[in-house]
Formats: sequence, C-alpha cells, structure tokens
Amino acid sequence: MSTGTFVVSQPLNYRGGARVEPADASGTEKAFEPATGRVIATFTCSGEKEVNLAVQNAKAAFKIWSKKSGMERCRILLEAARIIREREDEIATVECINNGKSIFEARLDIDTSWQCLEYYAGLAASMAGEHIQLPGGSFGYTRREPLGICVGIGAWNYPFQIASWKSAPALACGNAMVFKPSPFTPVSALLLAEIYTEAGVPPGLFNVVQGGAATGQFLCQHHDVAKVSFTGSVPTGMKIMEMSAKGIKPVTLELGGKSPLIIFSDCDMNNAVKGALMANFLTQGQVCCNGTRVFVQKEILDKFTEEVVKQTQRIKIGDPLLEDTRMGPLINRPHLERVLGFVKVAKEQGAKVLCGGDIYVPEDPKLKDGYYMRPCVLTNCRDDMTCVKEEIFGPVMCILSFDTEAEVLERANDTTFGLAAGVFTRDIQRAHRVVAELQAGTCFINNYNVSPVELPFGGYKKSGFGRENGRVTIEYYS
Ligand SMILES: NC(=O)C1=CN([C@@H]2O[C@H](COP(=O)(O)OP(=O)(O)OC[C@H]3O[C@@H](n4cnc5c(N)ncnc54)[C@H](O)[C@@H]3O)[C@@H](O)[C@H]2O)C=CC1
Ligand SMILES: NCCCC(=O)O
Repeated sequence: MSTGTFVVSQPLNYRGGARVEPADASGTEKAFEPATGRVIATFTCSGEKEVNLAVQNAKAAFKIWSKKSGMERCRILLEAARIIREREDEIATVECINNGKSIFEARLDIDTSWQCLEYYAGLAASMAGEHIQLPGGSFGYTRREPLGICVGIGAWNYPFQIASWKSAPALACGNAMVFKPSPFTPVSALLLAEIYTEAGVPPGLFNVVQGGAATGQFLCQHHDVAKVSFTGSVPTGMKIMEMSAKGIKPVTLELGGKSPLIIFSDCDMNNAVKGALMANFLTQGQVCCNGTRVFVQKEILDKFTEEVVKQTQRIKIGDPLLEDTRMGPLINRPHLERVLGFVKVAKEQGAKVLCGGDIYVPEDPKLKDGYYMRPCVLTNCRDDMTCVKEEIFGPVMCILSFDTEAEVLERANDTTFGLAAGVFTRDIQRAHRVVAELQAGTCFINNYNVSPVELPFGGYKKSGFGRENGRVTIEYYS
C-alpha cells in the first residue's frame, strides 16, 4: 500500500461480531489521510438507538464471557495477541495512513498492543480473591468479579494502542466493552474488533461505535454501562467525570500533560540530547506524556541547545509510509494551525525560535496538501509563557535554564498537570531523590517515552487518575 491510495469501503461500526451500518445517526464525519489531506472515509456517527444496540450486544456477550474461567479467557486473548503480531504490518500501515505517524513508530505502537494482550492474558489465568481467617475458625472470602459493560473512549494519537490498552484488561477481567474511537481516527479499532472475533470471543464482547461528543455522551449516560475509561483532553475529561458521577460509575481518566525534563550538567550529553528528542518529537509531538519543558542546568545550556538544534534539523520529515521518515504530518489542518499559533504567541512573548516552527511542504507533489510542519526548538523561555504552561500537542520543545536542584524541582512541579517527568544525570542518588520529589505518574531516568506494558501508566493532578497497564489496572476493571 502506498500513500494516497487507501479508501475505506466497509462499515465502521462493529457489533454482534460483524461490521454494521449504524441503526441511526447523530451527524456524519469525514476521516482524512493527514499525509495528503485526502478524505478516506465519510461515516455516520452513531445515535442513541445504535449505542443501545451496541450495549445490548455487549450484555449478551458478557453473560457468556464472565462465566468463563481465567484460563479460557487467557487462551483467547493469547490467540488475539498472536493474530495482531502476524498482521502487524497491515495494522501499522492503516494506523500510519489515518494518523500520519511514521511507519517506524506505528510498528512500535502495534508491538505494545499485542504485548498488552499477552500481559493481561497471563494475569487472567491467575486472578483470584482472598481467603480471610476469622476468630473461632470462621473464615470469609472475596471474589474478583467483573464490573459488566465498560465503555472505552479514545483519543486520535494512538488509536490502535489505546483500544488495546483499554480492552485487554477489561476483557481479561471478564467484562464486555463498547469502544468509541476519536472521529479523526475511526479505522484501526475495527481491525482489533475483527481480531477478537477471529480469536474466539463471543459475538458482541467488543463493539465499536463511531462518532464525536454526542455519541460519547450517549455511552457515558447509558444506565447499563458500569464503567468509563477515557483518554483525551482535560476539558472533555471533566465532562466525562460529571456524567459518570450522575450514574455513580467509576471512571479512569488519562488526560493531558506538560511534563518536565530535567537535564543536569553531569549527564551523558549524547544520551540527554537523544532523550530530549524522544520526549518531544515522537508522533509529531502529539503525545500526552511528552517532556516539553526542558530544564537545562546553566553550565551546559549552550552546548546542549546547539546539539539539540543540530539533531532536530536532521529529522527526516515526509511520507509516513517511507521507511526512513521519522516525522509525518500532524493530525489535521485546524490542529496544525493551532500549533503554529502557539509558536507565534511564543515569539510575541519573547521566546526565540532556534529552528522550525513553520509549515513544511514536501517535494513529492502528492503530499502538497498534507499537514506538515518543521519541528521547533524555542529558547529564551520563561515559566510564565503560554508555550511553557499549556499543552501544545505538537513538535515544539521549550528550553529553560536552571541553577540548582531545589530550584528546578519547585519549577518542574509548578503545573496543574502531572503525567510524566524525566531526569538526566550520572549521579544515581540524585536521580532517585529527584524522581521521588517529582509530582508525576511516570518518571524516567536517563530515558524517555518508553512504555513497557508491565508498568502502570497514568497521572497526578489534572492529568487524571486511574491507571492503564501493569497489575494495578485489574483493580480498575473488577
Ligand atoms: N494521558 C493519556 O494517556 C493520553 C492523553 N491524551 C490527551 O488527549 C488530548 C488529545 O486528544 P483529543 O482526541 O483531541 O481529545 P478530546 O478530549 O477532544 O477527545 C477525546 C475523545 O473524547 C470524545 N469526546 C469529545 N467530547 C465528548 C463528550 N462530551 N462526551 C464524551 N466523549 C467526548 C472525542 O470524540 C474523542 O473520542 C490531549 O490533551 C492529550 O494529552 C492523549 C493520549 C493519551
Ligand atoms: N505510548 C505512549 C502513550 C502515550 C499517549 O497515548 O499519548
């Protein structure tokens, strides 16, 4: 498959184990190929009737699935993981076309997807309650029971990975799921749904409804839905929490971030530069846990900045399906304009653009209407600037300088977010002392933006609560 050729010809909703056209509508949406600006699908957003049908299908499947033993669920999830692995290139290609991330990165996302299914398959077989000894020879026991019908609502930056990270623990615990992808990236969740069916889950166990806010609201307000797991922005997260509160439903919120990356003068410079690039430019900077506030100790500020700019200018931008591309287009035109708007405001507020921050037009004529920009490095930044305070969700790195550990810790934590943080230093005691003080769900030492599925992922403060991945997520689905 090459860029500029893919079109969606099949229905994009999935219920009862098959692709279906929705029974009713709450508007239509268009999905784009960001690399070319081409429409690849025009689809109907699901109305209340379709959402009800999806939930009914999930209820029927839940009756069968929740009665299965952990080992039975384990075998089916392992088979689904095997199929994902077998079809990795095809799934990564679809992800790349609909999202715009490079094929190199899309493959890594699919890896963490099948790994997540494998991980929870393993836990499914060993989930158990407790036997509790009471006085006089009496005893009590607890059972680990599924919640019922869980709703997953996803963002557009990691479409297949988000669907996998939500469904794998939900299904492993014996739940059914109705998943709503972002309307910008409706395509790849269908591949996951088909794979679950092929692996042997009962029809209706994993359903997909397409749509935007209205469809999401029907799901969150549905009286048969037991739990909502949401990935997206803070304002939408607040609405989801409000709706869930009215139904007394537990909710997991994976929200935005403005994470600090602290580079001490004793760091391994090459590794720190590589880490700063990893922390800012993967998926065109559209990553919730990115370390976009790069605090550099004064002694190495000039050398570090010079090297970061050199490496940033070498990032190959272009057709995301080409093997050597490392940066594709942003998700859509309005988002590209929003990110460029942040760069403009940064300049007005006194920041200096060292590289990028402008539109990029690739030489290949078929890419001329794509949503490309050059990755940007900003210096002369202050903590009170908009670019330093707000989540930009694009390839824009802000460099700030600091003198002391105490000072940088205070500034790093001075944010309403708390998703991730990073420290680069050769002093192992300082590394652990600093991460213990950082208010963030994930802290990296001499590394950034790796997400092994064995570790819990999630935030502090307005970055949300609840966790995905790791053993702890069982607590959120049972
Ligand atoms: N912490 C995490 O794991 C992650 C967080 N994010 C955050 O997501 C944001 C970008 O994603 P977007 O898709 O633009 O976020 P968004 O909040 O606009 O949309 C997310 C999802 O919510 C749905 N939605 C919108 N309004 C709704 C409503 N009223 N009721 C129910 N559903 C509704 C959308 O259709 C979409 O599926 C960034 O802030 C980013 O940091 C993205 C990925 C991972
Ligand atoms: N693999 C990174 C997950 C972070 C995100 O979804 O933005």
